[in-house]
Amino acid sequence: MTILSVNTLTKKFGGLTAVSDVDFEVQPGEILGIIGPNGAGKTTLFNMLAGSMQPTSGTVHLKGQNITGMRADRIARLGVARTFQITSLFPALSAHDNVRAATYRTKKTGWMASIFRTATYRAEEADVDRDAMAALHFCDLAGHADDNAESLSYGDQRRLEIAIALAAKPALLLLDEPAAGMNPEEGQRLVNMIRKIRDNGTSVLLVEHHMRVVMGVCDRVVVLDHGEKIAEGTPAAVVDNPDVIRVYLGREAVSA
Ligand SMILES: Nc1ncnc2c1ncn2[C@@H]1O[C@H](COP(=O)(O)OP(=O)(O)OP(=O)(O)O)[C@@H](O)[C@H]1O
Repeated sequence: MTILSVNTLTKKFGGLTAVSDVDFEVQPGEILGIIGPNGAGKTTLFNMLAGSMQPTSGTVHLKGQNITGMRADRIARLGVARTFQITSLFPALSAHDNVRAATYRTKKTGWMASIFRTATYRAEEADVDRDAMAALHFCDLAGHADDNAESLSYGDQRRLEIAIALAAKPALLLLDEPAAGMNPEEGQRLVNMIRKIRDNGTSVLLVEHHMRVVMGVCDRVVVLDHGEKIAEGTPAAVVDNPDVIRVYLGREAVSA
């Protein structure tokens, strides 16, 4: 079954159409890249998919279910996780506690259960611990579980954000410029990790300026310009597309 189906999705801010009639699909086991120049509408698109922004029109279906306009927490519970361009960690908490804090939000028991420490609550706490540790392992961060987030290297902080997103065991992971600020070695490590995420059963939607990352990891790429989809295809086909070269690759894509 198709994981994500986006149909004629549009977002207007007053007179500005930030995303205009965009269509695409994400299949199970697929890594789809979204590229385009600054202001093309990539973040606005992500915001609509994750529920932090209401579309003006169009629809979004997740595994066949219409999630258009749903609240972000509901969409997260249905299996969409995201990372942000700007780091969103708690700097003074350990890596493990950062993941635990995010994982609690996906659990069902309320404050009464936590005060009386019911059996269900204790079982969920054990689940949270285990899931958080598994996510850290998966992202090669188990050795840093007790280190404060602020003491981690930049690359490790970005991977911790991915660990947080993965702890919710999403069907679809939205990654917003995960390679921003990374050196080539960290970028390569990220590419390997994104492949591993896909191999583990999570489809990935990736907004990224670093073309080496896009070329290295994406099965298909959608190109946006001024809110419109101007191309879609394999990375090799897209980089040869004259429109894509004209609006994007000719000027600002990062080759490192
Ligand atoms: N909340 C908002 N209110 C008004 N205009 C907005 C808002 N958010 C985005 N825009 C505008 O919508 C357009 C698309 O912006 P968006 O941030 O989605 O682009 P982007 O492709 O993510 O750019 P970048 O690569 O710089 O992150 C831009 O012209 C931007 O100024």
